[in-house]
Amino acid sequence: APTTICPDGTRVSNHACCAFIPLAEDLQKTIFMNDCGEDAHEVIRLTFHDAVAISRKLGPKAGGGADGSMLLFPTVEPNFSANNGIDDSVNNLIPFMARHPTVSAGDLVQFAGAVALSNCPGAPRLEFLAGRPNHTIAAIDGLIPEPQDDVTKILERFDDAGGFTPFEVVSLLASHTVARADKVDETIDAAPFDSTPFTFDTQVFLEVLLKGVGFPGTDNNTGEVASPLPKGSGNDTGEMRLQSDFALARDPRTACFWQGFVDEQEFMAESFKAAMAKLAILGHNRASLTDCSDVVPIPRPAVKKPASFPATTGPKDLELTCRAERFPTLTVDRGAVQALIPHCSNGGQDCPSVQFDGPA
Ligand code: HEM
Ligand SMILES: [Ca+2]
Ligand SMILES: [Mn+2]
Repeated sequence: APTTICPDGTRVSNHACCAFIPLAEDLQKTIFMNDCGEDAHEVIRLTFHDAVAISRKLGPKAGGGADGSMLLFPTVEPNFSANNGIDDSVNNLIPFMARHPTVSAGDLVQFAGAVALSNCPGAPRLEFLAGRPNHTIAAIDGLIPEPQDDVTKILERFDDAGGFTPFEVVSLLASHTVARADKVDETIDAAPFDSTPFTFDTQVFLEVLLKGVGFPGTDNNTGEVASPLPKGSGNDTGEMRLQSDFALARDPRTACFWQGFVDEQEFMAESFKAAMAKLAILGHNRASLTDCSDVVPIPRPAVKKPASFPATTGPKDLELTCRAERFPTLTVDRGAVQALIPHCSNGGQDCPSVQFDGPA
């Protein structure tokens, strides 16, 4: 295939892709530190909250989808309640607009998400198309799914945003394998949704299917239900479960898709990649964008550890509603008590250099 050579010597398919090479370097050096840590997680969440704010029913006045409006209108959208906590990632990315002025805000958000994800072992290498214009408006409030929404409302919202199928919705929730909540329970920071929040593995699909036994932090916050691993210790807050994840894992429209990702690392990663390709260009025409996937960093390899029941849990705790498929046979981690969930991506509990709340 014909290639062009960027100023740094890298060969790319299109000259328009060259600007993303120094951008990737700057993002890694300034924000992510080549790590699948807190700041990477928050930018992955931002790709979703920027993109999904668009409506086929309401038309262009509702918002432009994956257009960087979150960065272009930083005093509007980040203040919507469903965007609580998104300001960390918005504040982290805003300086990049001035430092990389040829890159649009919409491209910046989606590219930063692809770079962030590449730091997470097991993640797919996302497609990246460049060329989203900066000409856009702030999105209206009410378009971001919330954890207290029921499955019908969530599926309708995703359909209205971009014609996502229930399978694609479940695929996108693979993101919650590298996710921790700061705002659902204001008394705890960085409460993980699975026991491996720094690894893009299938544990989240398994752990959300286990019987809930208690809450980390305070009980029954809006959008929260009991989790199977609620006990905290020191910086480990204990696992948190979103009501929306709980419901999607058990609803007849989505349960078999949810269960089908358990211990299916490659299938999960490929399905997430396909759904992200659709999410990342909401509001744009594929044909009017330039394929710059070759500037997305190659992700860290998967850890190749099969999904397993966390210590103190086991097959008896599964709450399966999908009758059409057999559940895989998995091992149970040894231990009489709940294991610590790492607070830091190096597997430890103490990482003082990492920032967990407040603006950058
Ligand atoms: C039904 C749809 C969804 C709902 C209701 C939902 C809800 C939430 C909530 C409540 C949080 C915790 C925020 C906080 O308290 O700090 C969260 C975190 C997160 N979400 Fe989602 N989410 C959904 C879909 C998605 C999608 C499609 C993506 C990405 C493709 C995504 C990526 C993330 C990430 C990476 C985090 C962790 C952020 C961090 O660790 O700071 N979510 N989500
Ligand atoms: Ca995980
Ligand atoms: Mn966070």
